Amino acid sequence: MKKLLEIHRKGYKLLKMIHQLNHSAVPVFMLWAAAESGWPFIGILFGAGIVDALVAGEWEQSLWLAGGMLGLQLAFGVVLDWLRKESEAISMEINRQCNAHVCLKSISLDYQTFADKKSLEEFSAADYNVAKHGGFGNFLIEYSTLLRNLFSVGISMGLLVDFCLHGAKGDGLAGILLSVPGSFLAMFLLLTAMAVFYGKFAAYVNDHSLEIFQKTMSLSQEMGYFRDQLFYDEQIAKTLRMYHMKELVFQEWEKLSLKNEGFLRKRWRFEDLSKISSGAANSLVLVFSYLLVALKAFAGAVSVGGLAKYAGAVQQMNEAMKNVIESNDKIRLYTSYLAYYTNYLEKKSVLDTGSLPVEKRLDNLYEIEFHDVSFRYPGTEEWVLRHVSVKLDMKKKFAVVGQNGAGKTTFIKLLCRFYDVSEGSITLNGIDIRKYDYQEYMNLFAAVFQDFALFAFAVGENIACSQDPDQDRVWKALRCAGAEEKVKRMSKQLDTPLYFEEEGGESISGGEAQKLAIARALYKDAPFVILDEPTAALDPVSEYEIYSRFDDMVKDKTSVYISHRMSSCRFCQDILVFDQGSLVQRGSHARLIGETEGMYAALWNAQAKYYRR
Ligand SMILES: Nc1ncnc2c1ncn2[C@@H]1O[C@H](COP(=O)(O)OP(=O)(O)OP(=O)(O)O)[C@@H](O)[C@H]1O
Repeated sequence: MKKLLEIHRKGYKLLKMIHQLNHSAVPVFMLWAAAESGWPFIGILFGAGIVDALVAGEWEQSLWLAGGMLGLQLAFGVVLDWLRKESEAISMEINRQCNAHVCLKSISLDYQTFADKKSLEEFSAADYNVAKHGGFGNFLIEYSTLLRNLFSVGISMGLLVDFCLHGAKGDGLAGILLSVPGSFLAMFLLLTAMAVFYGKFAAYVNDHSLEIFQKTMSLSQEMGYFRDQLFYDEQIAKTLRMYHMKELVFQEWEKLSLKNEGFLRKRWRFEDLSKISSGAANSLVLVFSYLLVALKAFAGAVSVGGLAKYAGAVQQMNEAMKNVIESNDKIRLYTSYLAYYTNYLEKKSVLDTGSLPVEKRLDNLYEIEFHDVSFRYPGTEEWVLRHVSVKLDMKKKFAVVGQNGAGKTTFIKLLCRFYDVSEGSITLNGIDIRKYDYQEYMNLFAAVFQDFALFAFAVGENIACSQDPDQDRVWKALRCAGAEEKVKRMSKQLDTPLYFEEEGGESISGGEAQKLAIARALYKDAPFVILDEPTAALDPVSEYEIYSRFDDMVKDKTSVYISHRMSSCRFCQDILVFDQGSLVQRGSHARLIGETEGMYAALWNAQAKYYRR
């Protein structure tokens, strides 16, 4: 009982959630349940009346009853059809909203929470549940099934009480069964046996289903990687063909799909088995109940019409009780599925801690300082940055250099607060950045990362990150980034969609994409401009043009460049050199090159030797 209450406490919470999403959902589904439950009893009750009228030779009355039954069935049919369609439309609408909520949540979470492996798993579980298990739609259908069957149990119960009250006399066991108390006892025992059997059976079936669901869910995530990326991604397609990876990829895919097929077969076998055993139990209960009804009919306690009526009631009762128990357990199952969804929606962004507004300064006098900062990525043991202390003076140009894996990008991620530091602190104008409003702090930065993304939207939308771009500012940013000519040549210029060629979109090269990403950073007009490998995909002429315009682009801003092209350091006033997570050198190019034993000189000389004759 406690378990049942717990199921419906959770169910009630979900129903309230559904009601907030769509006010008509619960009433329409409940009405549908009521109408569906009444429908079979029209036939049972009118049928019994018609048979009794025919047996008594009352033709006119039987015709009236038949007409009434047809009329009522027709009216119910129309109402039921409308309610069914309405319920389907509501289910679809609710599931659409749920999908939208999951997607919106995913793009609203801060980066640290989003990038956590657990979050990503929770996202796909929430998404998978809505997609594969009908989400709230199926949950509502199950609740209305429960209600419909409860109504049915109620009506059948009334008819069966009426049946038990029709007592008759007899000998031995028949006499006991024909008596009123005997009938009640026999019915009670039959119904209890039925309830216990279905209760245990439904719990077993649904526990097993949950177990199979959990197994197939993680498998489906792995298969999704093949479907969405390995088979369709353009970048992957090149590597796949170049290294003849067809066999390897296909074998891995076969392994997964065979495993999946194994689970499905197991599920089907299990479902078949459960249908057969439930059907056998159902028939057994029906046979006993019909025997009881037939016994009373032979003894003259019920009429011929009554025989049909009570037999129908027994069948309805049996079916409805089984469904009530199954529905309860299915609701338990659906609430477990939906918990993935609700838990994901309740997820909090861990970085959204501060509320202090960031001072708006037209003179861009913002000063950021790292105080003995150490960092390791959440869930990992290895220190990626160790005891980094550095002050980023205002309006200066910084370069960050170091070997692969030295921690340069991680330093930038901490600066932009994609992650919080593990030890130490970062301050903005003397105040810990964790105290500032997260969005306002982020607004201080415009960064272009190595793995920047452009979207399959219009060029103007990509630059302005809005559906209503300021055209003049967009063109100015494109000009500064050296992409103006390219966009002018596009069929719809700023309105040209990227990538989707069938919608008049255009594909662009890697270097052109990088210029658009730089233009987007310039459009943002933030006080800090950060470019991680800004010219990696650019040809030497474009690279030269961009560097010669940099001064102009970032003249009253603080800028940070990460680059493996050491020559770009000469444009910067201050160079930070990282090695294995530590800041090992700092200063101007002239000073650092003079430290001949230092990492900077080693990096510079290693690259320079390829340019010397
Ligand atoms: N999301 C992450 N989770 C765990 N470890 C990470 C993550 N991202 C980076 N690392 C680790 O942090 C270390 C520093 O990486 P980072 O990207 O900061 O180096 P980098 O100096 O920018 O390298 P590169 O020049 O190759 O871009 C690497 O050893 C890397 O494996």
